[in-house]
Amino acid sequence: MATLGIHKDFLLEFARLEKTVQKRVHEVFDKFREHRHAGLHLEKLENPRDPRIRTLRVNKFMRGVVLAPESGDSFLLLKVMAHDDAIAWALSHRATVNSATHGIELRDDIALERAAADVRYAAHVAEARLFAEVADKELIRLGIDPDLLPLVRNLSTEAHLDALRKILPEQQYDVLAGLAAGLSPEDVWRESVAAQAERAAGAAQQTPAGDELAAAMARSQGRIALLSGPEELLDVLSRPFDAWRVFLHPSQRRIAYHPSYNGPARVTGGPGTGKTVVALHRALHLARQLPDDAPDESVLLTTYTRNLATDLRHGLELLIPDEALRAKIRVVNVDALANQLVREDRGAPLSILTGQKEINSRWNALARRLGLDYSDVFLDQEWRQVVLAQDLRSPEAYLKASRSGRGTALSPLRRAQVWRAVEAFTRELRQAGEWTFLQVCAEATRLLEPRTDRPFRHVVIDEAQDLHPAQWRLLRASVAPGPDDLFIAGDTHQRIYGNKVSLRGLGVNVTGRSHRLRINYRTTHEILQWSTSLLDREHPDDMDGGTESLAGYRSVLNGAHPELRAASTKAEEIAELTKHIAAWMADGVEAGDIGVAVRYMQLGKEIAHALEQADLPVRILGGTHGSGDGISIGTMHRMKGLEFRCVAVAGVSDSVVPLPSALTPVEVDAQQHQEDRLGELSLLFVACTRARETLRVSWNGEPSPFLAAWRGQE
Ligand SMILES: Nc1ncnc2c1ncn2[C@@H]1O[C@H](COP(=O)(O)OP(=O)(O)OP(=O)(O)O)[C@@H](O)[C@H]1O
Repeated sequence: MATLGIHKDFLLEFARLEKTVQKRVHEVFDKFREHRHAGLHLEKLENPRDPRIRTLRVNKFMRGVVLAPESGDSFLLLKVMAHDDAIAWALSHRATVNSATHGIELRDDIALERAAADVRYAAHVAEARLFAEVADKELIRLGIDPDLLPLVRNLSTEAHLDALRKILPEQQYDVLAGLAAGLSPEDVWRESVAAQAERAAGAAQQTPAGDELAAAMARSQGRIALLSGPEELLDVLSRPFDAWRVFLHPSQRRIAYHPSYNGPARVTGGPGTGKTVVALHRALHLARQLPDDAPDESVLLTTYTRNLATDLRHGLELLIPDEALRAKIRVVNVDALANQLVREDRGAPLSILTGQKEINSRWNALARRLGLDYSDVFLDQEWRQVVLAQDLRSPEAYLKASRSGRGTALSPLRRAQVWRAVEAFTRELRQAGEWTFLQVCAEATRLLEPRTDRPFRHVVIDEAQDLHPAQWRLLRASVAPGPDDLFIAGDTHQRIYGNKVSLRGLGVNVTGRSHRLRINYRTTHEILQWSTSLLDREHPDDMDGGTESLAGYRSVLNGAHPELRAASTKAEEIAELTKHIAAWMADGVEAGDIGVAVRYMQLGKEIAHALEQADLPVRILGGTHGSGDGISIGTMHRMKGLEFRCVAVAGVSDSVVPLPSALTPVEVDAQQHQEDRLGELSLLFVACTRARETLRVSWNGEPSPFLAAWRGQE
């Protein structure tokens, strides 16, 4: 059969078409399905830059653009656009082959010629040159076309490069953006070129001799998906918004489909860089590699909360239509896994204590009874972050334990007192037949450790930054150490549950197998830049002895700047927000595409009430209130893992964000106070980076101190 490729742009444009036009596109491209390419009526253009580019009629208003050489049997679906735009596009573009990756690139020659003149003019007044430090030889090695060198050499700022994003060949733009962000040519080679260049040789061997287009398409993974047959075309077109299923960026693909890692491997990256997407593809890769006799659920795909696990399950259903293959992967959050293991061992359900208020009040009562002058918050943190985190089981072990990360020193005498409190607390729980989830995790680990068999062959972890050491220990014990044992995706900038770990200390060594993603697919450049500026001065740990950074982190999309709105009272803020959301909807945004994030749910309920009064549909995330496709209102915590076209973050006022009750008082533990503050900042960052196109941040009275960085730039 002919080689059929589909360009990412084609799918994205198709996704935006009205349903009736989509249907018509289906009919036109059904010809491929019926192997009747001859009936496609590809029309030639007069004086095109590339004679292989043709157009075809979809309906009176729309045309498709296809790359189809005279000889060979390959077709590449490039665009589907309004009639005149399609003709103009087809006339000005040319398909070329990148000299480093050997994949196809599309060049807008006319726009590039114009841009070269503009940049030359701008260069007269600017002294600096963006790529002064990079030799021509390096640029060419990285795949920059020699005829583009004068243009590249004249660029003086990142903003100029940004302006060329849509007209430079995409692969070459990726390379230049990496260099402009400060990456070395070697880093750029490794991240953006190497995997494709290596694959080029392999792919060339699999394509029919003489069909150059087919060969180049095969080398263009991430931008062009080769369809194995007509069914795949139908499948891809049936879910056009889920481009991530077929168009992994080369930097994502090289991580997800690396044949085998010789031990734990990790992917990091800012929000929206596709870590979850990579984790899903890795789970698929691992499932495919299983031997035939591997039982179902040999691969574990896990995360921190139940809601996130539900999202992963949904993602897997989209990625792996084959039920038998999907059955090889078990998706469950860590606590639920622990609960199941312990429950099965005991033969009875466990009674689990989850409310933090209840836990604190028990610590409080206990401290009073024992006559100890420690606060409930202090005792609970000491238990979770020292005793459970290090799995300390005796007073001697606790006496010797490191308490790094805790801000108050404890003399041996005071440690003995605290241990007494911990013992009494856990004894009371035991007597009442109650557990906390962390205890369940520790118990599940204890059950697994002596076993020679392990429940899973591979474990893939998403949102890893939020896991507690007790949960890590359970995951470590769930799979035998060895190749492809653990695959870890996470971003410590988004740590919102205050759990810090050292992977190495937990026996998880990712040295040499750690990768960072830098391109954001979710959020516009403008929203990203603003949100990232909130974290400007923060360099969280990387869970492996170093610090994490957002260097080189960028978006491929552009849009409006975030809107920041002050109100004098809460009522005024809610009233303005309601009007604003109504305006979004009047502009055609669907209710299901709008999210409202708040720090505490009472405010969310008040907003829900106001929206309903204005006849706008709402749904409370995590609750039963409201209809399935209403405007989603939820806490900032609940927003993790979600994304919306439009996001409003409301109530970002000084007494609310950070939330005083979420901060350990300075006098209890100054260091913990700082950590909690950073957690609150990360929470705001997470909420803001859920927006795909539009972000609105509002407050009443004084704004949150976290907005100070932005206010300084006003
Ligand atoms: N290669 C790709 N092509 C198209 N869309 C992509 C690609 N990779 C990721 N996306 C989309 O970008 C968005 C963010 O992806 P994902 O949720 O995997 O990122 P993340 O790094 O896990 O984000 P976060 O850390 O904020 O949870 C999703 O809508 C996803 O479908």
